[in-house]
Amino acid sequence: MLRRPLLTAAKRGTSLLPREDMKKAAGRAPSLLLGLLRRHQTSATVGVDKQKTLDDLGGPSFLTTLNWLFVKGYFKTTQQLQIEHKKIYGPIWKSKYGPLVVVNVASADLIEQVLRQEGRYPVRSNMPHWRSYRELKNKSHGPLTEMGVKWQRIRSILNPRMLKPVHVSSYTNTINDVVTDFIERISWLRASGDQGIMVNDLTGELYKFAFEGICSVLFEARMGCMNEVVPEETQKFIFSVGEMFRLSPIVVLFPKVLWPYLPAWKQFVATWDHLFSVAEDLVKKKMEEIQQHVDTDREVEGAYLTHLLLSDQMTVTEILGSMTELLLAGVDTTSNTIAWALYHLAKEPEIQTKLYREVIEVCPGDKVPTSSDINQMPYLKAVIRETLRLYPVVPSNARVTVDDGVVVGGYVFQKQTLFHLCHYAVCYDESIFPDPHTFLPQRWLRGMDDRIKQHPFGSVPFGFGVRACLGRRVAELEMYLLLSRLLKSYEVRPDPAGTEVKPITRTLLCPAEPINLQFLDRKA
Ligand code: HEM
Repeated sequence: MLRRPLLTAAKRGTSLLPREDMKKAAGRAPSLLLGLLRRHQTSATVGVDKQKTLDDLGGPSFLTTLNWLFVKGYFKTTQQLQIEHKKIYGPIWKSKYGPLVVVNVASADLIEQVLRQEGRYPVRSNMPHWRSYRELKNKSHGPLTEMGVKWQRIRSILNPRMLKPVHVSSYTNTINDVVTDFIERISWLRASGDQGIMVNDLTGELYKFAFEGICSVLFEARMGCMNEVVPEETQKFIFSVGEMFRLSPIVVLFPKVLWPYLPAWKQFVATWDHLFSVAEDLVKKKMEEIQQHVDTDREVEGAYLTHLLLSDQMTVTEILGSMTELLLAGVDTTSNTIAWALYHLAKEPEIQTKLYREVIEVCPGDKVPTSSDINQMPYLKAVIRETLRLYPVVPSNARVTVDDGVVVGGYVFQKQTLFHLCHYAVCYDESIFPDPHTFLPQRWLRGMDDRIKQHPFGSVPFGFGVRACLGRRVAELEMYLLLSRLLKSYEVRPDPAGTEVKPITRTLLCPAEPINLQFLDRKA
């Protein structure tokens, strides 16, 4: 069992006892009156004259859905299925998956209606399989899987050091160190391969970068992923994350009573065991480090994990639950986005040159960008923003209604309705993003031209509201620092074999094949 370091209260300036009363903290559910008022307001804005309900909504039957997924072959490209179904059924339709009914919404207005109705404790989905693992193994839920008041308490503890600009910018040096090593690793990869300036499987390399980057922020530890030989434990972690995402949609297709008999469930449990054990080792290491400092009367310094361990707001088991989920959420998302951005920059030399010029103007010579330098690089931000529109790494998101009488698209829904927000389809809606298939960073630059004002819910890559992405600011900092510095060192060119890489959905939007690119030295 993990035990918190035995610090003296005087050293920490806080109580040694876990603060049980924290569990009782946070607010109450919205009052009935407020609920009624909100319902009334939503209805009024969409003008419901006759109460249409879920039963009146059209959409494919379970058999038709199976046909689309497994006969027509959309199982791996469910993002494209959003677009196809929108053409047939319009912007709102229902899909059946056995006993499960899902309401799909595929327009910016409807996504806005779903997201604006949510109360203080939004529910993304019940995640029964993820939650069951934690219950089976006595683990704590983290921000991804927790719900209600308990979820809000976790977020209130984790938010400040993840989202407040002053804390996020304090991670700049830590991330820059990882970026320096990644740039060197690119040079080593080129030299050690037999293809000159080619770097194969950049997606895999960026995955290691993102893992190293987020570990260095969260656990204040380096994992050795930028070394020539990546440690076996790290390789195993990477494999386990992939397996967990692969097994997740399979397990959830079966009723819960059958899970103990499914080989897929057993593998699913084993992969989670591994993910938790990696996080546990890191937490243990940090606690030992803190204890050593305390024993030798040295000051305890540190950032994220140290702060959580010292602040006494969470038990060690709770910290472990949250850190595991942060680690899980913070790797594929960031790495895939950077991979797509580089893929496009390689194909579009004019955009790359424009970005390079902006970077060297703000950071000439060997100057390493700081977070305030990044604020002077609007084009860099626009390139990442456009990448997230064209490749929303979370191509769809879910919300379960917590109140009865929620009105969306003129239909009245009961509580526990599962909404599927089809972000991918909306990102390609040409009434919102003209010329939607073209990579146009200038869409995101203010005052460029008098194009139509963009809908605020046209592209919401990090989600919206109190349940939006917890790692957004750190992810952005990682992507900005890496992209700007990488382009200072190298000119990126496409794979001469001309391979076109398409996206597929494996829970997240991923490149279907490895992304291979050429890296030319700028200095040369
Ligand atoms: C390009 C990078 C990333 C993208 C596009 C992204 C996107 C998202 C989205 C769309 C959600 C769901 C929001 C909602 O339901 O409204 C989410 C949730 C979350 N993200 Fe990220 N994310 C990224 C990076 C990260 C990183 C680096 C971390 C960790 C440090 C992280 C941690 C989380 C967590 C913990 C949640 C769950 C929040 C909750 O339910 O309270 N994400 N992210």
